Amino acid sequence: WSKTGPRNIPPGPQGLPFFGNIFSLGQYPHKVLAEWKDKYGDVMSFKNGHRLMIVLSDPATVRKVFANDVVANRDNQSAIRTDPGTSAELGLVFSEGELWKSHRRFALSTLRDLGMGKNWLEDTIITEVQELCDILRSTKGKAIYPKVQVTNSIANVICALIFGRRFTLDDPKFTRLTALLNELPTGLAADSVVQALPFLMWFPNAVRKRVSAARQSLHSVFAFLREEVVQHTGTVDKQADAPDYLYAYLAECENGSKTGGASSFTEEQLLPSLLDLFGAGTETTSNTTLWAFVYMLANPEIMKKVQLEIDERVGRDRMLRSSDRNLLPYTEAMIMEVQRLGNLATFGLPHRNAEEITIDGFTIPKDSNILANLYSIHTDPRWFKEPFKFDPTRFLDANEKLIKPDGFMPFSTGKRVCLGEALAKMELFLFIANLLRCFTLQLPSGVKSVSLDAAPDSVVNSPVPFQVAFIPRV
Ligand code: HEM
Repeated sequence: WSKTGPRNIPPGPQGLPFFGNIFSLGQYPHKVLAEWKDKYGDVMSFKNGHRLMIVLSDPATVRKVFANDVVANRDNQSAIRTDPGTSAELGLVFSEGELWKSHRRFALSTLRDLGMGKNWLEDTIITEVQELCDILRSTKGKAIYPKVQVTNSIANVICALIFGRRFTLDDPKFTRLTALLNELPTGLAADSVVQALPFLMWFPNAVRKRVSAARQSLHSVFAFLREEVVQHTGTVDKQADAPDYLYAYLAECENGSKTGGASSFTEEQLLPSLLDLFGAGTETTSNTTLWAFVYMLANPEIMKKVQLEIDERVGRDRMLRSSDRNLLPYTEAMIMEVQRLGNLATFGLPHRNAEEITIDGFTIPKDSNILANLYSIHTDPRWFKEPFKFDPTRFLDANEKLIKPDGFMPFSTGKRVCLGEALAKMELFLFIANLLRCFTLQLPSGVKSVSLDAAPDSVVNSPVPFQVAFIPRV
């Protein structure tokens, strides 16, 4: 329906009966959505199999729509999450209604409690950065693809939050966990295809294979989490003096102090919540850090400016802390520019509207999937001049103060805005700025450039594998 149809739904490309537009989306759906936005406008629609998808490409509209309680539901028909003995409706990311509200409130307040006051969280992150620096130093300037090292360090921050303990970075059990987490985003991309075309699960094919592999991975992740929960609760009684997410959760199950005794705090809901903190908090932050490496390799003069700012305003001889962020606006702006062009969540997570609504005069039927076209917004010349140029100064005003343009929304917005935004920003600063304080990044000898391409078929936009040499500065 290239024009507004009889039901007054937003315009969009003509699709095939039954399949809709699924074959047009390809391996990089966000690029197709950006092209469709140019053709059909800021509020458009398409069909993913039988499902109606609404795509919003104007930041003001996204803010308005996502602020609405009615648009805070999810499409939780996951073929992957229903299999390993849990339900797609549990956890933090795909839950809805009172269950979601009470758990989101609890998670935000617990993360805040853990992060504030005692510097505990910041110290935990800095310990991880130091360990990572030691490992990178041991490469002695030999080029590597640092994916595993970075992911393990960032997953360790989540481990500390949840279980109050870290793993050594070469622990095989832990490395296996992060490898499994690494597979989930491609599994989720296949999951979305199966949700649109459920019959794909009825006979052997490539999509079913990926869904089955993701189910297996999820089984293993749950087994890991279950074991940790049992060990953690069974062997130590340190609830009072070593707070972590798990203890806070168990306390909530008993006394309901943070949520007024919401009865949804059960062990059944615990594991999917922990999975969501790992799932949403690891690959996102680690891939943003990898994008920072890529953009620094592609723009060595910007890397030098960042290093100069750090050297002049703080010095090389101590670890940077969160309180240094105010002193380093160019460094902060560089990280924001990495987030803008790295586009981790190219169209966020779909929201589902619980009732029929109207957007810009169009009728949006109940139970549509509403997407924020984040990649398109971040690369739209209306919001960002010369959008494909890597230029941190777009986030600075004439007085070198940080500005946040309307079009910048890597964590989405509204009722379901990223729950880990504050944690992610702290991690990105402490990891990226400290790594650039400690190392100059170089391409391997003989290599002239680094690819800015993203890996295909994933709900997390990650760089294609690349090689980088870490040359020590301190
Ligand atoms: C650079 C890092 C990150 C980026 C770019 C990012 C981005 C996002 C985006 C776009 C959403 C979807 C929001 C929506 O539905 O409108 C989201 C949701 C979420 N994120 Fe993040 N995220 C990051 C890091 C984290 C971290 C570190 C955590 C956890 C500790 C986390 C936990 C979550 C959770 C639990 C949700 C679901 C919230 C809900 O449905 O209510 N994220 N994130």
